[in-house]
Amino acid sequence: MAIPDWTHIRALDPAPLTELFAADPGRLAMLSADVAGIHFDWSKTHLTRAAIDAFAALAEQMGLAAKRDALFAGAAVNVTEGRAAEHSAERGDGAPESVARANALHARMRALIDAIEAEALGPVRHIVHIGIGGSALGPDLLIDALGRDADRYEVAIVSNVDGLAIEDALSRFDPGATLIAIASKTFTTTETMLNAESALAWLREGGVEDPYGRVIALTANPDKAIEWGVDETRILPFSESVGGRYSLWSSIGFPAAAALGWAAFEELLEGAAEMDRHFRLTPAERNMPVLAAFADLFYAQAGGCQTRGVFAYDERLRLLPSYLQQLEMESNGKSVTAEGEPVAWPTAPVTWGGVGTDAQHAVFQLLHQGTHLIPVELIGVIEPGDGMAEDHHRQLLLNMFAQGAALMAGRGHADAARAYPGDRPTATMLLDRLDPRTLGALIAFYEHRTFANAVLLGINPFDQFGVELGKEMAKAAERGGQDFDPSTTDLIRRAFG
Ligand SMILES: O=P(O)(O)OC[C@H]1O[C@](O)(CO)[C@@H](O)[C@@H]1O
Repeated sequence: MAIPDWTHIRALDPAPLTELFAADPGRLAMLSADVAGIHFDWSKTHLTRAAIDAFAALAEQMGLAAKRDALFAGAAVNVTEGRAAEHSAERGDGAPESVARANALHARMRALIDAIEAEALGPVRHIVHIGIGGSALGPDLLIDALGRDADRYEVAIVSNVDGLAIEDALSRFDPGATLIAIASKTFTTTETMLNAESALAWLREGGVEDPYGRVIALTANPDKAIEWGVDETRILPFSESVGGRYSLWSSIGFPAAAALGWAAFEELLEGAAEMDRHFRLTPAERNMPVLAAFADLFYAQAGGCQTRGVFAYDERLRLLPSYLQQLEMESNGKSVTAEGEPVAWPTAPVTWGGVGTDAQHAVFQLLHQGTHLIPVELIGVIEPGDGMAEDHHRQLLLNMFAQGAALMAGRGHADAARAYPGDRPTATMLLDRLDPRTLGALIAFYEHRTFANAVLLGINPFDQFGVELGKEMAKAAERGGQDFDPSTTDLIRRAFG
């Protein structure tokens, strides 16, 4: 059993960032790279040559290269559930039979999108995509980031079981021109199934004669979808080996592919494939997902950092932090090793964040002067998304660059309340432009970084048993068959009598 040996990592004692820059003119080149339209700059982190060497040894010890190859080969890397994690096969990189299957399912998805466009299911102007977690966050991010000028369909993504969510969405749409897409890997998720029932009732009440005829399913469990009432021809399956939070590349990406067009969806997959190749083929010290994982683990294991802040300096990426919260925290928020032994080291830090410059006026005080050391990640786009005459974009990016510089440099002051300690790390990603290809590469970067973190932590990133207990208790409470503690019993009594 592989237990990560943190001895050399914890013994690292890098100099302050400004000194690291002064001592090594090659630092920027060593810790930055351009991959798939994204400039990665990790030079304002405390990674040093010695740190990279120590992590490379840890990567060797934990078998990172072999595990990465196993991931791409379609081996059962999700050991607790005995299955593969084949999101890269959706992008054309994986076991040949898995890639062939993904291609065939994509062709089916494309055909249904064409049929919908040709009004084979009746007129469609609106799409209500119902799903939660990995069945909603990815499509939501894609459409919000890339769909500003898309006018094919109006799309609403509904996830919460709170009736307000679906009520808001449905109130905007005409039932006679709405398609309901039920997105659920398992097709058993309570929130999604309740929202789906409500959407069906809304179609019926809206005078749609064959409401089931306006419903499609995006799922890895077609039998359940058929049982629910979806016609087999309107089911877009995806493989069981594609995890929920890694599923936007599969038919779960339907609303994005429909709204943005198939060409855009293909470009998204191609961008991700470029990052797949980078991750699979590049040596550790130049491999950006791996280097980023090294920095993550340095701060978590040696720096005592319990959180990481992600700030998108672009409105189009405002949903990125919530997308990453699921990807990183559901994957690596574990306290046992892949072999089921308790871990004696911190696993995933809390991912949190927001958008710049808003966040500067809300939470950056703590980043600059608080007692917590928080590694910060800044993401900006060179080509502006806006068409404003005034130079909003220049200000936006200059603010992002200034924050990274200020966090690192700090500033002394005779009055301690006005002093900035500095030496606070930032990692920066600068995208040439925000298009499907670059966004695909960015998301794939985060997936591989999460995987590299997991391998070095010795944990399985592909299960999520931790989400089950609360769901089970809610279901049992619904049936009236759950004995709760006095506090919970009182809360239930207050709410429902
Ligand atoms: O796609 P499904 O099966 O409805 O699951 C939705 C989400 O629920 C979870 O299982 C967590 O509760 C996620 O992993 C998943 O993305």
